[in-house]
Amino acid sequence: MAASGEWHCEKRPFSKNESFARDNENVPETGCLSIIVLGASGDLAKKKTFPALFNLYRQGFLQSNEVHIFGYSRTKLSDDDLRDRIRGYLPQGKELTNDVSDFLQLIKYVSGSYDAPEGFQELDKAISEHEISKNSTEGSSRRLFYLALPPSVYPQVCKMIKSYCMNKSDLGGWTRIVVEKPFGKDLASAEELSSQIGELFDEPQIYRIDHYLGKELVQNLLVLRFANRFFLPLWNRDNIANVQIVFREDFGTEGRGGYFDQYGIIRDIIQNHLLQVLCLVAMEKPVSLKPEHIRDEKVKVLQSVVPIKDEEVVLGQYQGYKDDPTVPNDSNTPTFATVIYVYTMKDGKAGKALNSRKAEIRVQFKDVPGDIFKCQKQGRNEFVIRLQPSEAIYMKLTATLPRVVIPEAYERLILDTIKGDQQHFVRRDELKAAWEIFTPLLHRIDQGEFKSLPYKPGSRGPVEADELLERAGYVQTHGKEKNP
Ligand SMILES: NC(=O)C1=CN([C@@H]2O[C@H](COP(=O)(O)OP(=O)(O)OC[C@H]3O[C@@H](n4cnc5c(N)ncnc54)[C@H](OP(=O)(O)O)[C@@H]3O)[C@@H](O)[C@H]2O)C=CC1
Ligand SMILES: O=C1O[C@H](COP(=O)(O)O)[C@@H](O)[C@H](O)[C@H]1O
Repeated sequence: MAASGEWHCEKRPFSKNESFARDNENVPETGCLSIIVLGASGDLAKKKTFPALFNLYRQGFLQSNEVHIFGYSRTKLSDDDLRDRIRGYLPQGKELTNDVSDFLQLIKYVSGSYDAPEGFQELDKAISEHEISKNSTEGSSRRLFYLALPPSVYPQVCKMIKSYCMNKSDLGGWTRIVVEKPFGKDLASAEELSSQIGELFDEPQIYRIDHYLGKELVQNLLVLRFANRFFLPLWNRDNIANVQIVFREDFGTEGRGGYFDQYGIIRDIIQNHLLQVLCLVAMEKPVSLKPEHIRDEKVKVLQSVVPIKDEEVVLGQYQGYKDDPTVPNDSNTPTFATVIYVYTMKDGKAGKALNSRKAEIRVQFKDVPGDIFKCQKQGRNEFVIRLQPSEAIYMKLTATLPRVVIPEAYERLILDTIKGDQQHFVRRDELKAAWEIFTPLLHRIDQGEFKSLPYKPGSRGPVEADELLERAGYVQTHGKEKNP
């Protein structure tokens, strides 16, 4: 159907405060907002964090009369040095020149170590000065610490923040910590990291970022599944033979071999990004869109995944990976993996469609029970086969209307942190359940007991992976590509 027909998506209004997709509980707060990027001299900060902040600034989500941005790291830099480093990664264009320079003026740099008080005391002083200058009329102290740092320093940095840089309680507001993946290397190390951070901050203050949860279509998955009647009776084991969640990149580790070799493709992509997608594909309908209700359902999915057997895994390593001087010659680290998860999917509910014929075949579905998206009056789902004019097959779906400018995943997620919405962040028990799935396999790979098969760069990966999928019941529908 998708191959031969035309798909229309009826666009629904998407209000500025995003009330369609959320419970609208997070009332936007005003007052002074300080965003502190720790590890400001690094790769993630310049490529992702500062550009995301710039785009939020341009779209009016960060007001210059409220926000100030601080970079912090050990490298000695002046404010202007940091601004010059960032400038090249911001969008270019004559029409943006003023915005770029206004944005850069919001940034101040503080240099200091990650484990000694002095730097953090200086940072606190700089933030407080900003809060005093911006709070002459209305007080608030909102502090967002973005840890664009290697996870090895998270515990000490969190200690320093807790000791020296918390928001000023007399002004109100909050302190939130955003942490980047990888959250540990296995179950034990992830739990240890969670405990160390958890001793200092409460779970509602911790935002474990997984940028796949910020992607437009990933965010749309729950709306598509639960706001469209025709998916409800179909989305179950009786109707779905299998689900493939595929990640492919057409480039190698390119200069990141040193990092990558310590982790491998399962820790880098599958245990986090793809498991999060699996959760959204497989979870039951949450009671509401409250972050905790959604995350409760995701945890149930992870806990239902049956332990992975050897015969359900194919690992690969592309030829040429070990040419990177930072990769050991005997590395067995997988750069490719196919893993079959067996998920004990529960039976779904049955539903019936209504047929209504005019000059076309139009199948209209009943309203979705439990209108958690508050969109009933937008109309029902329809499946339409138009006989004339202009033959077409199309579906009317309810979906969030993609904004004209689709924000980058990092923009959405930083904005969610400011709003205090944890829906699209990984909760501690979710993280634990995700590591439980992969830790036994990862330990065997680390100990060299599970070998990565060589495959040619530019190919589909090891042929054994296709064979595994066929054995698991996947039927090729578009003619099998030849594996070179
Ligand atoms: N880069 C990317 O595209 C992505 C990164 N991430 C994650 O984001 C985090 C930051 O990544 P990235 O910016 O690439 O990392 P970097 O290696 O660039 O490190 C960031 C900064 O941290 C400081 N630093 C580096 N190594 C150490 C160390 N051993 N001890 C103390 N400080 C150190 C350095 O600053 P200074 O010396 O000035 O203090 C450096 O500029 C990591 O957790 C990474 O896994 C996640 C997804 C994508
Ligand atoms: O987290 C990571 O993601 C990127 C891929 O992200 P995408 O948004 O470009 O799909 C991946 O290249 C990197 O290895 C990994 O650390």
